[in-house]
Amino acid sequence: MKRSNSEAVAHIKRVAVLLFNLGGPKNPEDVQGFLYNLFADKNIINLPFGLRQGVASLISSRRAESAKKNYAYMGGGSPILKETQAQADALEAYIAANTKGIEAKVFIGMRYWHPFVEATVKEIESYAPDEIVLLPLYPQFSSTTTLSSFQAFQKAYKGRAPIKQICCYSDNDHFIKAHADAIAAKIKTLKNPQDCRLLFSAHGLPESIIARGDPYKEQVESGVARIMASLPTPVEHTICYQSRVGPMKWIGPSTDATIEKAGKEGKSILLVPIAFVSEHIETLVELDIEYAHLAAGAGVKDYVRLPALGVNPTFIKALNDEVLKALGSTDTVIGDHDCAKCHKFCPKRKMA
Ligand SMILES: C=CC1=C(C)c2cc3[nH]c(cc4nc(cc5[nH]c(cc1n2)c(C)c5CCC(=O)O)C(CCC(=O)O)=C4C)c(C)c3C=C
Ligand SMILES: [Fe+2]
Ligand SMILES: [Fe+2]
Repeated sequence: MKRSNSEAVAHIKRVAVLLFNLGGPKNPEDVQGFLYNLFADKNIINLPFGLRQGVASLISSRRAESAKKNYAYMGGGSPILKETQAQADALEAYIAANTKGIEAKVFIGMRYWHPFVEATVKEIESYAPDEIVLLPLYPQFSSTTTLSSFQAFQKAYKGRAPIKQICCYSDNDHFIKAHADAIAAKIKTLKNPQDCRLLFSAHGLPESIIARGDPYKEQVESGVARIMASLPTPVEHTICYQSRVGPMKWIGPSTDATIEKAGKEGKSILLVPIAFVSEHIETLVELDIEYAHLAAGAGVKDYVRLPALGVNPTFIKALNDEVLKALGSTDTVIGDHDCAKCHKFCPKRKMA
């Protein structure tokens, strides 16, 4: 009996994977507008709408000149889009080569600069996917990053495709392995491995944001505990927080104080960016220029920074794991952490 084409060809599911990232200015003229968008986000500054816009105008105009000087070290703009595009390409190629039955296109949606989430949503609507997977390039969930991007998407998307939200993956086995392997390999190359102290540095948050129920710090800490447990040889470590902005009290210890302390104690430092998965101003300028200078002045024997995971193949596998988990799940929010310990911002807990 002759079979029709539709019977012979199994249905290929069209999947849109949307990678969320923060975004960054392309050139010096963009810096103030980018900063305005960041400080006008209610998840960053929790004030009523009109007041928040006023505060965002003030801070962005005051901060723009010093920020431009820092972006000038990177040619005037942020490499974050190029880095994110490389991750999108690597993930799309990995899924195409390893997964049957789906056609996945990987999109990028930035929160505070082009390509904005809102514009990418239009591209996704034209692609007409059977399902959409939201995948933040933030392994640890924070209301200031992941939740903010989820909200921007929900506001813009008017289609009907089922949505899967990956809330966090700081506990993903391949994420842990990518870090542990990179650390173990780098320690072997250090001049003074016996004096090495690992500094896991994450972007900080105001204490008030943690106090209102943000699970970010807990997820940073539990991920680091797993990485430490999977290292082949014991080594000292500290978790610290960088990139403080404004007068409020931020979570600590701060990365700069932790570097100075290591200098006083005669240590070498291997610095691991644990919450950034690409290179940008906070790694290339703050860690590689400002803190390298600080370390030299503080008497740190060697100051070595591991690159962000970027397109590390084991990290791309972690992203792929999360996409497959999302597609295979009936839950709308996917995260492999223990939600019993989570706070009110966890979207997975809200769903339960
Ligand atoms: C884990 C990721 C991040 C968290 C959490 C986060 C919170 C947060 N950030 C600011 C203020 C600024 N962040 C800036 C840059 C920046 N932040 C992240 C990531 C997280 N932020 C990235 C990846 C970048 C780099 C963007 C780029 O240009 O490539 C900046 C701009 C730079 C500067 O002027 O220092 C600001 C400002 C706050 C206030 C906050 C939580 C409340
Ligand atoms: Fe930030
Ligand atoms: Fe949770």
